[in-house]
Amino acid sequence: MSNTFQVDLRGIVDLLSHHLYASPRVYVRELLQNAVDAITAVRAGEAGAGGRISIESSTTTGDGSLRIADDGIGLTEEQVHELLATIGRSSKRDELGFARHEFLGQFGIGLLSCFLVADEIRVHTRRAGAAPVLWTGYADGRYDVRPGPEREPGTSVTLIPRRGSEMFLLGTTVAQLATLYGSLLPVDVTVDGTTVTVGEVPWAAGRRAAISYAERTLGFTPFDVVELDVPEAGLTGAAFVLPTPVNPATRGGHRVYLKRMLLAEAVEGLLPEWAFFARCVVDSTELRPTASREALYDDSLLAATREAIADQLRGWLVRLASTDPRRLAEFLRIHHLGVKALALHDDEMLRLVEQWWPMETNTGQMTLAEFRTRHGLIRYAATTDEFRQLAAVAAAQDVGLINGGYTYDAEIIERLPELDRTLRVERLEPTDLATRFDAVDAAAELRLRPFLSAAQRRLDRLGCEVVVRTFEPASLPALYLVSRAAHFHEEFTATREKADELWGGVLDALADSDPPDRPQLVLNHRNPLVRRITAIGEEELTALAVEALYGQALLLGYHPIRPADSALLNTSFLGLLGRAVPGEAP
Ligand SMILES: Nc1ncnc2c1ncn2[C@@H]1O[C@H](COP(=O)(O)OP(=O)(O)OP(=O)(O)O)[C@@H](O)[C@H]1O
Repeated sequence: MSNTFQVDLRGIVDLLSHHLYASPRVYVRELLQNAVDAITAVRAGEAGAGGRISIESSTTTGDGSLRIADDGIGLTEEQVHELLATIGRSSKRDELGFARHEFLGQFGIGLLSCFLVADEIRVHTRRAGAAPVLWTGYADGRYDVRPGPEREPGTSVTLIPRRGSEMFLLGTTVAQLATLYGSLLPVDVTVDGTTVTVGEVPWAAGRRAAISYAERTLGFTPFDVVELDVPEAGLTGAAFVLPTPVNPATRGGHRVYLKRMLLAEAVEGLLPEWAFFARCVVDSTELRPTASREALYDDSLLAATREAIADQLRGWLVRLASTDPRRLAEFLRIHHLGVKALALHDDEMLRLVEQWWPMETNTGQMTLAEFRTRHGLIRYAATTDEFRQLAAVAAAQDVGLINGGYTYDAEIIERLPELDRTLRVERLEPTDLATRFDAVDAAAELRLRPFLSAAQRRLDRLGCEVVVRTFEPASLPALYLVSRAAHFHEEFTATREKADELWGGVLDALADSDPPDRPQLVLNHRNPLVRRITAIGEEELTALAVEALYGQALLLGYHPIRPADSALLNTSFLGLLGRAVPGEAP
């Protein structure tokens, strides 16, 4: 046995009027849309005919009601029964049920949105050659139809306000809403006698007009304007590049018009994620709305449109790079954090960073691409601290080094080989440099032994190993080098010392059983002062001097100063001062 669904009319009216739309304000849009479609239907028959919509708000009618009149196609009595009284029935679909291209509406539910603000809807309509009809619909699902007073062909819809919704029908609100939704419509729309339509789309009137449109409507002066044109979506518009940094994760939507009626002011899905720096205003004849008309339907045409717009923005970036690199640098100064964040997973942005973002290196600012051309590979220090320790020494040895310590930089550098498999990336660690230092010759080594063991005795309690090497620059007496493992061990020990019993136990369980390489104090035998110190002979002065070199190397490399280090800096400084100042205490 086959049955048909039963429908609870009140439930459906309530669902469609109150729960489909995000705000009662959309009733103005739905009414405008029906009027425009009715005019379009006439125009399809006789070119250039009609085309006027006038709205009288409750401020003009004086009895609380709102009236919207059009000189469109109108309805016969039979059509009134069929179209207005059947939920989901629309004259804007073809025999196969597909939305007809020329119309804005398609679902056959828009009129119900008026029940968001009205208890009663009256439609007074006449089709050319037919009798006028008056249809009245009520929020509880009843309606009646009777012959209406004489009138010109066309339709007027009157809303009798629902208690509590009167403000939505007031002149100022209606003018604002009609301007918002309808200002670009290709027909003449007036509210209480004042025209709200502007005729031309703002991006068609040249760059200057587009900029002042962005200032008025979007609230910013764009960094640049990119013209958009996607013929397969019947789309034209402009992308406005934001003049201030934004977080790419906060999705700013786009202002989308469909057949020149505003869909919404914050539509998502029109641009790929990487184009976070642009806000678009577009009009499309082919993209489809969702039934609530607050978003775009996510179909293959939207995907193709997104790609096409992305291409046009990419083209803008490429053009900027070749014709105006200074502007591109300015763009990156504004949006670098967002661009870099995206470069972590977007090749497009990664290439932009590689080619155009200047990084700090030990031979001045340069892009990763320039660095590679000069040095053949990308060599970087992963933190700013490591970079500071290494920069001068590396430069003196002709080793190019990038500071990868700024936000995202090290990760970006590590990802570069994904763009180009032949690219070599190397992380330089302080201890790697030690392998570039030359050992002193055998005779000198022998002579240095007593000094080294005295120095080692002094620095043992600080967990530091003393070595003597020769390296450039000769002006640098000593370097304090910490390997990654040793750095971790140091932090770990400091945490263990501060931890309470429970955490202490956990940390002990994690502790590495093999002690890592110890940090090294590398003394430069090429440095004259160091050579003099190694030859002092007197144990106490040697100790003071070694401690002073240790302290200076810590400060030079921006290493953390532990309490034991500052105590040592203090005693060595005072000890040396004591020896430097002649005479006895008076
Ligand atoms: N001002 C008008 N002039 C002529 N016909 C109208 C007018 N307003 C409504 N209609 C008729 O009533 C039908 C139902 O309108 P309704 O707004 O509910 O749906 P729709 O416009 O077809 O689709 P959508 O739900 O997408 O807006 C329309 O298809 C149209 O035939």
